[in-house]
Formats: sequence, structure tokens, C-alpha cells
Amino acid sequence: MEVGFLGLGIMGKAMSMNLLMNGFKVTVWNRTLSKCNELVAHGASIGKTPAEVINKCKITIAMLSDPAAALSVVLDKDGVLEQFCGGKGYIDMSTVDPETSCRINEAITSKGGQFLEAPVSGSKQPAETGQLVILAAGDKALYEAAMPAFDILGKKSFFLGQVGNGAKMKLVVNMIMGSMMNAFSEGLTLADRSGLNPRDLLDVLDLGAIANPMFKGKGPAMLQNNYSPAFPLKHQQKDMRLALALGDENSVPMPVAAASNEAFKKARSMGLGDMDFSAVFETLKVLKHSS
Ligand SMILES: NC(=O)C1=CN([C@@H]2O[C@H](COP(=O)(O)OP(=O)(O)OC[C@H]3O[C@@H](n4cnc5c(N)ncnc54)[C@H](OP(=O)(O)O)[C@@H]3O)[C@@H](O)[C@H]2O)C=CC1
Ligand SMILES: O=CCCC(=O)O
Repeated sequence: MEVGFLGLGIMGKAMSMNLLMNGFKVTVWNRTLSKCNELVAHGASIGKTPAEVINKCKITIAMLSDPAAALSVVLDKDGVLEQFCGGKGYIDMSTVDPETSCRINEAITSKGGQFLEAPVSGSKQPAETGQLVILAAGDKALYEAAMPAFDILGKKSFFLGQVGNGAKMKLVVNMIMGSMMNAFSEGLTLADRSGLNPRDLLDVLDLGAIANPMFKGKGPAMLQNNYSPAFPLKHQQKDMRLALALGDENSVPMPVAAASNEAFKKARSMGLGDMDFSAVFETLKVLKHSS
């Protein structure tokens, strides 16, 4: 099967490499074109623009940073829409808001094409090992046509109905995750300041009702001030902001998520946006120094 792939950041690089290593023919494009080199060295073809990739491939996947990037790649000069026509499918796996997904859907279908949103749960390592959870919605025939690729990329795919539902599900999940990360950071800090060994806290948490892969995976690195990015903090803050907007639209009070968003904004203001989202832990250390 041949696919196009637009966006070779942390996730896109791992996902496209995984497709390549599993026998797919992949044509890649990235805004910073030099990031295509590693994929090309492993057998990928390169498109100089998104339009060139669309022209070549029947199905193209995108994995881009945020709503502005997702729209720009479709609508701007040399973008996806310039070459779109009937018989082609576009799958956006970026995390965006439902409105952005709906705008892209309208643009693609106005050209006779098929559109699927398919944001993912799971981070850098699951992307490398094909263990993502795919949250698809939109064109059911495209979902079925893309299943050989989804089977490589993920351990489970959900089809959630109309366009927007995938984005909503993803934002709800990441809203919960961001709030959990803040509660976890406060717990590690409270344990330390009240005289406990935070490593003991990790062991206790891991044996109880709130044990989870995120605490287990990120905790030891956080205690060593290691925030090597798997999920960049700037993207987690974007997801909190988009989830809060979804809460506004649906009149859902979300005081916990709102406070967590403020903590991620604080971390961004400290220059931590490109670090892993667990670097929000650092915002609590600043309080210590200033007291
Ligand atoms: N990292 C993770 O754990 C997860 C991330 N996600 C979501 O997946 C998406 C990608 O995440 P991730 O790979 O971590 O992000 P990165 O920041 O590593 O990569 C972002 C990608 O978007 C491209 N990009 C940014 N702005 C533009 C633009 N204006 N025009 C064209 N391309 C642009 C970048 O190109 P360039 O190289 O030129 O900067 C790069 O390819 C995000 O929506 C994120 O929320 C979802 C699940 C997990
Ligand atoms: O959007 C990013 C999700 C990261 C994760 O699920 O670990």
C-alpha cells in the first residue's frame, strides 16, 4: 500500500518510519525539509510540497502540531487542496479542535475527496512500536481503506461517527491526563517538602488504586529533572486550552482543568514549552525558591 505522510515531528517521524519498516511505500513531506532525510535513507520518497504528495498518493496522512498548522497545510499555497480530487483520501491524525476538523472536512469533500480525522492516544514510544490508540471519525469507507495502515500504527482503532467526535474524544482524554500530571507533580512536591522520600511515594502509588503507566513511566525521570520530550508541554497546553473551549461550548464547569491550564501556561512562560509536559513539575520548584 502507498501512503503520503505530512509532518515529521516526534510522532510523524516515528509513525511514518513504522509504516516504511512494515512494507508500505511512503512519500513524506515536512515544512523543514531536512527532517525528511532520515526517512529517505530508509526508502521513503520525498514530496517538495503537500500538493506534490497528494498528487502522488491515493491516501495521505497528516500529523501536525496544532489547528493553525493543520489548516495551513491544507489551505495555503502548494497545499493539500490544490491537488485534491475524487478518489483520494485525507486522514488528519493531529490533535485539533472539532471546528478545525470540520473545516478541513468541508474543504476536502468540496473537491470530491474523502476525509477522516484520526487523532491518537499514546506518545513517542507507542508510535515507534505501533501501540497507539486511534480515535477515528468521518468517512467510514476511508476508515476501512486505511485499516492496514492503522493496524501497523495502533493496537486498537475506534470509529466514533461524525467528524468532530474524534477530536472531542482526544481532547477529553488529554484534559484528564493534563490534570493528572498536575496532581502528580503537587503530590511529589508535597511528599518531598513534608519530609518523605518521593521515591517511596512512587512505589506506594504503583501498588494502589491510582497506579497508572504515566506515573510509573514519567515519575523516575521527573525526580531526576529529566524532561526529554516525548509529548511537548506546548502541545499539552494547547490541548488543555482546546478542551476548556469545548467545556465552554457545553457549559461544563472544569475548575480542575482550568487550574492545570494555568500551570502549563506558567511552564511555557518559563521557557519549558519544548520540554516534555511533565516539566510542569518545575513550576512548583520555583515557588520553593521564591518563598
Ligand atoms: N508527542 C506526543 O506524545 C503526541 C502528540 N500528539 C499530537 O500530534 C501532533 C504532532 O505532535 P508532535 O509530533 O509531538 O509535535 P512536534 O512539535 O514534534 O512536530 C510538529 C510537526 O508540525 C509541523 N508544523 C508545525 N507548524 C507548522 C506549519 N505552520 N506548517 C506546516 N507544518 C508545521 C512541524 O514541522 P517543522 O519540523 O518544520 O517544525 C512538525 O512536523 C500534535 O497535534 C500533538 O498534539 C498526539 C499524541 C501524542
Ligand atoms: O497527546 C498526547 C498523548 C500522550 C500520551 O497519551 O501519552
